Amino acid sequence: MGKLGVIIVAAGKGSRMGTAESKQYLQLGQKPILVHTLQLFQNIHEVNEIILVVGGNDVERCTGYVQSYALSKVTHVLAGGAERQDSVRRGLEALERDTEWVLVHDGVRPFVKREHVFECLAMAKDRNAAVLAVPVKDTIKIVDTEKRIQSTPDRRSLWAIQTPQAFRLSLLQEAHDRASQDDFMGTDDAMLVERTGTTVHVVEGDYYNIKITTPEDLPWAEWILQNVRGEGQQ
Ligand SMILES: Nc1ccn([C@@H]2O[C@H](COP(=O)(O)OP(=O)(O)OP(=O)(O)O)[C@@H](O)[C@H]2O)c(=O)n1
Ligand SMILES: C[C@](O)(CO)[C@H](O)COP(=O)(O)O
Repeated sequence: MGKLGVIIVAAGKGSRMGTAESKQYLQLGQKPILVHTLQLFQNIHEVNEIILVVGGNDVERCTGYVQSYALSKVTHVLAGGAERQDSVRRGLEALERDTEWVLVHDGVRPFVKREHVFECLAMAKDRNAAVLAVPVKDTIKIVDTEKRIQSTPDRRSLWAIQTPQAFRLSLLQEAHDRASQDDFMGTDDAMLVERTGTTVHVVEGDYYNIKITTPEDLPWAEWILQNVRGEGQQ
């Protein structure tokens, strides 16, 4: 079976969180948010290596986490780029050459369920590209710059996309190469693969796999940790 690499992107500034410390380093329970995320993948037997992509000024502290939390699968701690896509690309360049499958995951999504990681990976192994997602609960409107509603897409076809996103490595590399050639910037990796013409499949996850983004996510994250996804609750 081909090797599995994981890229954890954590080089963002967390501007929407508005804290002095970037959100991935805020304490959640006893540990920084990013450490929760790393431990999750460290404890998945099928994972061969983890590439951790962080801010240029955080490489040293994160190398410290790798030591102190015994994150033995983290083979590289790298400086990321200006956009998430640049950070993923740097991670791709660092993966071992014989890696066949890659999972890309946000450092600020510490609550993904193990079972959903396996389901997403299995779908990718079958169809080359898969992402976790949940159906949207609200009615979504397309609104113009004057705040006038333009249209209402059919909710049955709307899904909120999460990570991990799982791909055959050669496919994701090709997608990033093409995006770079075309100067295309996307907000997730699936977008880059979609524009190569390859179908990306959605695997239904759950609503606890939040991306910690704004201040109101913090008490919600503490609650999820205490009640749903703490030690031994996966
Ligand atoms: N240049 C960047 C930007 C984002 N990320 C990572 O991508 C994930 C999802 O991004 P987001 O939640 O938007 O994080 P930030 O970019 O940090 O947040 P904001 O947009 O509020 O500044 C995060 O783990 C973030 O650290 C990254 O590795 N490199
Ligand atoms: C990849 C992602 O988490 C999917 O929901 C999301 O697009 C990243 O968000 P960002 O705010 O664009 O970094």
